[in-house]
Amino acid sequence: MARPAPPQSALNWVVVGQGAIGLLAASRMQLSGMPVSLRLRHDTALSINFIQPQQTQQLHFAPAIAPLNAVLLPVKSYAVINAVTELLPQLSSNAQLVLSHNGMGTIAQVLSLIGEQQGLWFLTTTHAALRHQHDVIRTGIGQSVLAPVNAAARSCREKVPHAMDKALGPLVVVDDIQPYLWQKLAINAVINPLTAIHNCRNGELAKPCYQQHISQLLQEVCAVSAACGQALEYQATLDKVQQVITATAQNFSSMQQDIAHRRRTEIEAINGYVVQQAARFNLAVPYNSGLLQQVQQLEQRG
Ligand SMILES: NC(=O)C1=CN([C@@H]2O[C@H](COP(=O)(O)OP(=O)(O)OC[C@H]3O[C@@H](n4cnc5c(N)ncnc54)[C@H](OP(=O)(O)O)[C@@H]3O)[C@@H](O)[C@H]2O)C=CC1
Ligand SMILES: CC(C)(CO)C(=O)C(=O)O
Repeated sequence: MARPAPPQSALNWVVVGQGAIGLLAASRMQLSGMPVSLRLRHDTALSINFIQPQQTQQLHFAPAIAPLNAVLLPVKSYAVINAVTELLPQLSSNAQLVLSHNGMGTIAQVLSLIGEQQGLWFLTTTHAALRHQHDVIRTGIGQSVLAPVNAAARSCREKVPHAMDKALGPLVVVDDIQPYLWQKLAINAVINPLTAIHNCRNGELAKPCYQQHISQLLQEVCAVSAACGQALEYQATLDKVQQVITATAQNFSSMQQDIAHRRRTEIEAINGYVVQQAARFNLAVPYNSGLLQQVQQLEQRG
């Protein structure tokens, strides 16, 4: 039987990396009066210009000092396991860890790495930010959904949501993140690879010429979600994808930008995850497989 976690002292938040979402979160936490430090690849401090529509503020972040008892990990899906493995020796025995990334497939692996008394949370967000040298630009105001993933997280129900509300709120706290992850997966499985392959803004996908392909992709994602016990309803999912295409019409998706800047993409955790789950249930997903291969070819072009 699981031992009860020892009482949690004050949480000293640490954000991993100097990416757009991490620095957006760290800036908002610092501006709300919360102490927050950064865990970068090198043990250094960082000064940035935090640029919001109405104002620009210069902010300074100190490097994190172990032991770490509260960590927000907003890194790309493919970087999560390495980052958690590096963190493990520095985490306190009852640390709280919040994952935040696009795509799926990391939660079970992280649960197998952390201790029973270390809390795991997942936060999915529609905020948008860009990082350019020392500038962090808030490019879109969104909202976030947060859920505890294990028992040690459920025993810390107040402090973590309070901090994440400051970081990436407004926040909805739910018991089960899976339905939200599947909905985001459906959105990303359509918009990200299509905009990367056609090298276009999200809004381009509203054109009639893309509608059949979008429908084929979503029918596959819905079939796989049902097999995984997380059934997405086709028409509601299509409506949601179309809403996001309209709301983010002027944006370049993260995958379009990754391909344009010759960076690794999150395709394996998005369409790759759909293909992997489909294989478990012998489901054919030729449209998702096709996009996975096309994006991997673009990545290999370097
Ligand atoms: N940007 C946005 O507007 C949005 C992003 N998202 C999602 O949020 C996640 C994060 O996005 P974003 O901020 O853009 O990503 P970035 O790649 O810009 O930021 C991640 C940062 O984490 C660093 N990092 C990775 N691993 C480690 C490690 N082990 N130790 C220290 N630093 C590390 C990276 O460093 P390095 O570059 O050296 O690898 C990078 O600075 C992604 O899954 C993205 O899809 C979701 C909604 C909106
Ligand atoms: C919702 C969307 C598609 C917004 O661009 C996104 O999450 C991304 O670009 O990764």
